[in-house]
Amino acid sequence: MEEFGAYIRKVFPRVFSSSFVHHEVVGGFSHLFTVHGSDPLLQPYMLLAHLDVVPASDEGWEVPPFSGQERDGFLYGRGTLDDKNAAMGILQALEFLLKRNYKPIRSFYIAIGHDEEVSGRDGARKIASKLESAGVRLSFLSDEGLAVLDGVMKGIERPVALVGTTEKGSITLTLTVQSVPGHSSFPPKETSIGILAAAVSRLEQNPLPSLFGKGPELATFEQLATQFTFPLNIVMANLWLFAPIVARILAWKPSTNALVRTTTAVTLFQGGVKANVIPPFANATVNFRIHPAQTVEEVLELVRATIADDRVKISVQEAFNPLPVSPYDEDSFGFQVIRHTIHEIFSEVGAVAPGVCIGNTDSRHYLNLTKNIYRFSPIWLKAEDLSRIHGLNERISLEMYERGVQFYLHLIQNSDTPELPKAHKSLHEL
Ligand SMILES: CCCCCCCC/C=C\CCCCCCCC(=O)NCC(=O)O
Ligand SMILES: [Zn+2]
Ligand SMILES: [Zn+2]
Repeated sequence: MEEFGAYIRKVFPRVFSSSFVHHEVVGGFSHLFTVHGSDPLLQPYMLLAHLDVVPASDEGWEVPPFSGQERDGFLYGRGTLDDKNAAMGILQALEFLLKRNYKPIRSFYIAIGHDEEVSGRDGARKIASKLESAGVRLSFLSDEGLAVLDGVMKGIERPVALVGTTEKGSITLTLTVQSVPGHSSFPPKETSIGILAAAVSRLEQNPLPSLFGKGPELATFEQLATQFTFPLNIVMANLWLFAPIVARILAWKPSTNALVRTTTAVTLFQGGVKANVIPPFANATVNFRIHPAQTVEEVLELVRATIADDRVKISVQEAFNPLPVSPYDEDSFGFQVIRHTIHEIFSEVGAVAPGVCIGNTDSRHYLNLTKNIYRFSPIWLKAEDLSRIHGLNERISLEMYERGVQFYLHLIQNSDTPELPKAHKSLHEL
């Protein structure tokens, strides 16, 4: 992380030497840039990204995950989609603009957190509280999240862009079973490992109920209705009638099932000490992502009822409710400027619609600074790419990285206006 700090100083010299830009390190490794605009009457906005990544071992990768190798027009590596593309893309856009003598009109902040993948406690949270203490209010905030989706949803022919206007809540539980150790030659009927395995299996076999149509995902499908081919366009325009059938179809695939319900993921499992010792303990970590129409308390209640075994102790590691829904009407400057910029840079998309971000982001730490939080990563995802995020062979095409830089470059310029942008500008301006 220290190397990242040295690296951006080296490759973005204008950002670090411009008289408009103030840079500071927060929480040890996070970066906060304040870009001073000429019009103090325009409320500032914020571009958010993070530099940390989830772990990756070489196994299963076509190239080592931290080698940053290029192959067939793709840059491979952990973080290329989540979220180095944004961390570097935003700074590269600003460097380019400063090189062209750009003078910002509206002030903005760039915040690059260093611990988003582990809650943002020392990065985003500290940056947010620093700005809050200084009385800063933001016009809008743009963060990673949803994307341009191409072929992710059957029945939609053109790619569509979803902007996360909210994100699911989360609860992570530790399940523990303890038992008396002993000799494995005369075992009890059930061991702590068997008891816990049965409990997590019950959780997997009994998914939380479908809530499709009871949350903001309804607006996504209503707004995308015209993008669906016949007869799905009729179905999506009449979800008051067809929601139960649509929910069953969406539940078939993990990516769309995530929109239907609170999801259950058993992510860690440990137990036992030796091959011939009855295990004294077993513990598991289960991560639930909470549908916007449900709460932490409701999920806990349902989980307790499903496990239904007092030998399994349940403790909460972390929990937060689904996030508030940001406005996406015609008068919402933040949503509209992002929507306009998406159409400029991703001219192939048939529609830009609000959506529920199924993953969590640093943006939740900024709730006291603005009600206008939008989660959109300027990346193009095909169905087969979804498994690369936090998975194997994460990669971005060089063309798509460049489009990401263009996206931030245009977003910065478009945000300089006090009004909503009107005409589309040409990409050839660059
Ligand atoms: C037509 C509707 C189809 C919707 C399908 C959703 C497709 C999902 C698209 C993008 C992936 C979402 C990733 C969100 C960013 C996650 C950031 C992150 O890793 N945060 C940490 C965490 O959540 O644990
Ligand atoms: Zn991320
Ligand atoms: Zn991530």
